[in-house]
Amino acid sequence: MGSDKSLCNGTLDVSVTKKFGQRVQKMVSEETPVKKRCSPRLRKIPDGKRPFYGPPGKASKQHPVDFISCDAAKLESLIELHEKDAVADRGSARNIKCSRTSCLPKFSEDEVSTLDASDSCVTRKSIGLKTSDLATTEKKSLDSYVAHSRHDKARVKKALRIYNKYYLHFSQEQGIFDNDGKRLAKHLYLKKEGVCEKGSIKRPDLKAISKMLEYNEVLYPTKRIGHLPGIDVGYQFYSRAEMVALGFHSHWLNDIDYMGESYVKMEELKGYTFPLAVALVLSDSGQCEGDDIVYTAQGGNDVMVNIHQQQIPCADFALKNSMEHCIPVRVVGGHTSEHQSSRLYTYQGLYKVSECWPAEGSNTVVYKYLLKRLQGQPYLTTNQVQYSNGRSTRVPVKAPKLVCLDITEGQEDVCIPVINTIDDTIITGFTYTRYNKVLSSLRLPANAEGCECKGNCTDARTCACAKLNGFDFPYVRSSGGRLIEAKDVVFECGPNCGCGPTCINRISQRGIQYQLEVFRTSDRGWAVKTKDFIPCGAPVCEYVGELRRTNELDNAADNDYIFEIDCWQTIKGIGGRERRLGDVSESFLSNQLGEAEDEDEAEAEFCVDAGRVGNVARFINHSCDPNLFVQCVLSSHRHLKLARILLFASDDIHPMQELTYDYGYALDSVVDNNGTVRTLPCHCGTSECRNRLY
Ligand SMILES: C[S@@+](CC[C@H](N)C(=O)[O-])C[C@H]1O[C@@H](n2cnc3c(N)ncnc32)[C@H](O)[C@@H]1O
Repeated sequence: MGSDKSLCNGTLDVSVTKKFGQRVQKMVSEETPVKKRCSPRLRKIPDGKRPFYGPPGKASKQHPVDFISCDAAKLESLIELHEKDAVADRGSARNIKCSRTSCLPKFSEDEVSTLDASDSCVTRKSIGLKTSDLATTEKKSLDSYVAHSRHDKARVKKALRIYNKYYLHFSQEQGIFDNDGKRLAKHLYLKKEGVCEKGSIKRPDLKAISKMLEYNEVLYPTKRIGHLPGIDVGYQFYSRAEMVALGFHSHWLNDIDYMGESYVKMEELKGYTFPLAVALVLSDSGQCEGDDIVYTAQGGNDVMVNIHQQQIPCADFALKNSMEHCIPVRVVGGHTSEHQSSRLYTYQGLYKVSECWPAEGSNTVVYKYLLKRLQGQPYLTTNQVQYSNGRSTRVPVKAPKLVCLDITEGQEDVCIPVINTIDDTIITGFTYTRYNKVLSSLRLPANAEGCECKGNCTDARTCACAKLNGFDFPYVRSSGGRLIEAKDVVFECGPNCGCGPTCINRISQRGIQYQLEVFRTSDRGWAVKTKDFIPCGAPVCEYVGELRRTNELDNAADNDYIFEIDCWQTIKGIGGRERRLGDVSESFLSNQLGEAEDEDEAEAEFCVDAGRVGNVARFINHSCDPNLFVQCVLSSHRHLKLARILLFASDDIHPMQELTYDYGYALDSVVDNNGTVRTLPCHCGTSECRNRLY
């Protein structure tokens, strides 16, 4: 049962006292001033000389915020920026015109003007298309390609985080069952009424995108021609819904995305014939032949237009118009990843529609299109991987050397090899452990009482552990279990609970589930990457080592592997990490524990020291733009200061990407034994880099 094993050894006879409860009660109920936090590295330094451990002006009190209202507020500025961009972009689209009408073999201008103005498919007679040629069109499109800024990429990431959060919330809503296995409507009993609307249960991905549309959170809500800022050629989407969430392709089912009726009125698009195709998803990338694609229009349920007595799907006609106007179309190829069973979608770049002809042997009018890739775009590799941390430039200087086949020595369910392509260094002076080692000098609290559920915990109304999480299960079953959102602390089921090991509320106790690899870097020592796709919210690993009192550490200043258990400090707003949203600990603390007691007693601090003994987490480096986040978890006892430290994926993590988390140092917070401030340059290589770890 995960690290509960280590927590259950002979030293676990300290009970969760009322005193502790009182102490914790006080922590959250009082408006406490920001306190100076004492890092183990600072203990020998006289009080006055110690730098403040934590960001300046760190808020001492934040309230849990409803996930929707919070994100809507955050997004306001984002959308505003986006709107400015949209205007600028539409301005440049005005120039994307050409006079190449001869490439439209099947429809004359007269025929085009006889189109039905049905539904979303209105045609305007082509006028004044004489300015630029195809070369100019290509140049304009490619100019926008190089314009991706770090700000654009951050906005893409943010929008996807919002999508993922909605997705996980709606997955949770969908997955709630009563004891008889009957699905329950969450809104009937959960306090988050208003978040989960009533009505029939739909797919969580579709609910997530409709929520984003409703709250104006789609990154590019106005359709655009050409590349979209922040989405490079080679970008990988993990679902069609993600494309909709970004506004990259605004239909989750149809192949072709086009500008319809509403765009006719746009002054900037004057002179174009509508509908105009802007993006195309190829369900099977087998349709590609080198840089050319032969695409057969699908028709399907699309709106039909009447051209010369023939019913043509509107989307199909949109492609023809794009061909006529030489409008570049974004093409996304769907394929099955070798790393996961579900489908992946890779942005292949901008294409021009260069020819079309009727498909032979078909009774209905079905057209084929030849799409040619515009020159000057990056080439895709076979297994396109986004190196969002900009690490692709770090070329190995030596042939890969397998330092060790499995650093876990069989202790984990997966092998973790160690590879060195940089130098001859090997890993020494370290013993692998799957569970925390508790020193004999440390007495851990007794195991908490636990819930009385049987088999799997399913009903959040009756499960005692769910009650601690605010009458909710923090995880959803999707993709093997994912945390819905970061919390101050997650309360899991433990040794005294009636449920079994497959219970949804024991996700962090299942050990490492993904294929990881330790590898050597040229500037940050060892590092860890994933060979699997890791979905946002999935548990990656626990930070494991020797559980110690921080004031008993020797040579803390020279030990790079100390992880202070700062759950309590974070809740109190004393330096440390960012305060979490969706905080459930207040209900836990006020309902479960008694009155506050002397705070001084609560000052004892603990850490996980992975210097000599630890697991793979000790090799994970810091990044200022990380893909993992730290989550405190209580599974056996309920002592905040001895919470387990788990690392979860904060985004969808692509295979072969390095895993990183934010170490959370405040600048100038680390000093040597003489009190001199120590600095360490950061080599995370991200666009967000703050240049120093500490
Ligand atoms: C917990 S260890 C991480 C694993 C370590 N790289 C190793 O070789 O074992 C932390 C140490 O790694 C190095 N490190 C981690 N992230 C870094 C970064 N972004 N820039 C520079 N050094 C980093 C620093 O020396 C830091 O003290």
